[in-house]
Amino acid sequence: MAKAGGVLKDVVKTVNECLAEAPRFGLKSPKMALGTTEVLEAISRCNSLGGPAGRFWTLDPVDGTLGFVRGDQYAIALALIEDGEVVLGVLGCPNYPMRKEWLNYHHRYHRIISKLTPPTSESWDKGCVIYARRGSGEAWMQPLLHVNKNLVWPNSAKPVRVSSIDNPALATFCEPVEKANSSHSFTAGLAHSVGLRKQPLRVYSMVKYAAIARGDAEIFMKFARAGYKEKIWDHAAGVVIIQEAGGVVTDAGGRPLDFSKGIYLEGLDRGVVATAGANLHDKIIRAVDASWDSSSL
Ligand SMILES: Nc1ncnc2c1ncn2[C@@H]1O[C@H](COP(=O)(O)O)[C@@H](OP(=O)(O)O)[C@H]1O
Ligand SMILES: [Mg+2]
Repeated sequence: MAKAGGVLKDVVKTVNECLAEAPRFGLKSPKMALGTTEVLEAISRCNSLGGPAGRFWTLDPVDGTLGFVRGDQYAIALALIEDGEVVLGVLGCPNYPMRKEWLNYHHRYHRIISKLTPPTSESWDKGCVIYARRGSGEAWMQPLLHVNKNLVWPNSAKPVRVSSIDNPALATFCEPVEKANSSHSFTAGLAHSVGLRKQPLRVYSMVKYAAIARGDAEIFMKFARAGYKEKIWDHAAGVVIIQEAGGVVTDAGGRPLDFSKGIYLEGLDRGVVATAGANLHDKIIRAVDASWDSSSL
């Protein structure tokens, strides 16, 4: 209980700090700081069930829970949905540094190394945040902010783009670490038939979407077991970020993910396929069709 009280105090403090910053972004902040009850009331008003009309936020506060508890990759995913379309996506990736190399190793490994050789660069071991607005044709990345540092956009932000690799032999695909969440054997078969030669990059959470948007990998595939229903908050932010960074995201039937049907991605055809470009995407979709009937999914 004492711990929960501490968290609540921190939440109220953070909410008020953010509200105080509002005028810098052309918004009004309240005359007085909000009290605990007001913050709790505001949180309990967050009860949208989604759907085709209106405007709501969808938040996954800790996506990739297993990655989080294992000290590995996880993400904080926030998206704004308007009339069933994702219009804004933000992915906070606290264990995914600005530079690519570190994605390939277990995060704890970097923790150990950083103790042996203290980081010299500002961005070492800090994580990043990636965001995009629908229709802007741009996705941005910056280091996670440190305490007492104000965001002065775009000072520390840089645009990100998907990879230009469209040759399967040179492409890397990522997928969930947990084979309970996506069939590793089915994707291995797809990889073989498409001519992907590299080992899959297995990463927890929506950091996989961030990796595609940043150009650190070319393909993300997820094929959950039959009957599992994907939730909108596990995909919304990642989808808009990849699309604005120049990539393609659809279900395995080549159709866009439908965020207008409530909290689930209703009607999702078999799985999710995100790629850096159309060529890789076509190849994967065709390979799924060719091998689906003989799969046990
Ligand atoms: N049986 C299942 N099949 C597919 N996805 C699942 C699943 N059980 C949970 N998930 C989803 O997979 C997400 C983790 O993705 P990944 O495996 O890529 O790290 C989980 O997010 P949370 O960790 O936020 O619950 C959860 O939403
Ligand atoms: Mg999640």
